[in-house]
Amino acid sequence: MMKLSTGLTIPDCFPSWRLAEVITGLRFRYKGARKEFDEIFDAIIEDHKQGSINMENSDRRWEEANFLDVLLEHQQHGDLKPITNDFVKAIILDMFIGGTESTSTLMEWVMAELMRNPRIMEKAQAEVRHVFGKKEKPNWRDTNELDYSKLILKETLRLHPPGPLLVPRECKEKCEIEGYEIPIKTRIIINAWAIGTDPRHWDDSESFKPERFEGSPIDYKGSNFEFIPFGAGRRVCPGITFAQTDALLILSQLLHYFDWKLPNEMKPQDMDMTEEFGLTVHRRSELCLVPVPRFPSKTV
Ligand code: HEM
Repeated sequence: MMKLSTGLTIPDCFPSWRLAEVITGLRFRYKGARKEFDEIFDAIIEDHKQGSINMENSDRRWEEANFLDVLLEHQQHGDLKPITNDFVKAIILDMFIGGTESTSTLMEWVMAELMRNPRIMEKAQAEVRHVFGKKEKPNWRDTNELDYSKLILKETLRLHPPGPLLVPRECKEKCEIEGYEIPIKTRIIINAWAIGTDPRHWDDSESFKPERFEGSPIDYKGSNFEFIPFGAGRRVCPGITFAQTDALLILSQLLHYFDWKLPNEMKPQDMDMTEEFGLTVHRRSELCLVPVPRFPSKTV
């Protein structure tokens, strides 16, 4: 599915030529992927229904419920419009597509930048280890205190937004921007990466400096247009809060449980930071690091 949704296809170039999807085999592949997803999701939904939870009456508390439990609860007892199984499946697929590769791509860039910048790595380790102390199992609530790590995430999202071109828009009415006339129905692509590294807005814009966000009101929630790694407007990423907590939890656990080394005596400045375009803009070469556990293995 990820592969099918990336890149430019022949039907993208000739949208009015309806046969293109059939001749290129794309429609057949879409249908195959849909069938496979349907089977997987139907089984998962059925499984959840079997161990059925009625949130009102069961002992299980809302806190323990997962996302699918909540959707099914709405399906069965909600007072909103009826939610069909197709609707539930579409939302879950959306969450998977939107929320998996984006976060894993971000985490690879975060770790790569930390390895390239040992001073910043040391500062991040010190913060995480101070906040988590000797805890065996840090949880997401602790991540709120990780102020410096939050700056690291911001700076990584500025230099390496996983979805640098956001989701394309279509112009609803004719307008003019800086002397250029934009006709109705034009497809608009916004380059969030170019905006986030524009020297008119950012000093030393190509350097990795988390401190630039210290005390700054600039955030990625979609109202500071010089920094829009999650987009902006009505189609802004709905997973921002989840992504931030998730990324902080992953980063803090990586730094709490392990020290990290580059393999084969590689020097930080020799790391390959080339990007490759796909569904997200990820590293061309896989990030290969050596973890050194800090605790006896049973606590990790
Ligand atoms: C580092 C993590 C993430 C990044 C960088 C990211 C980035 C983005 C961007 C740039 C968009 C398009 C926004 C626009 O065009 O204005 C988007 C849309 C979306 N994201 Fe995220 N995202 C992340 C994590 C997540 C997570 C964790 C979820 C869900 C659990 C999620 C769900 C979605 C969905 C459903 C959309 C489509 C929204 C729509 O079209 O209305 N994302 N995301």
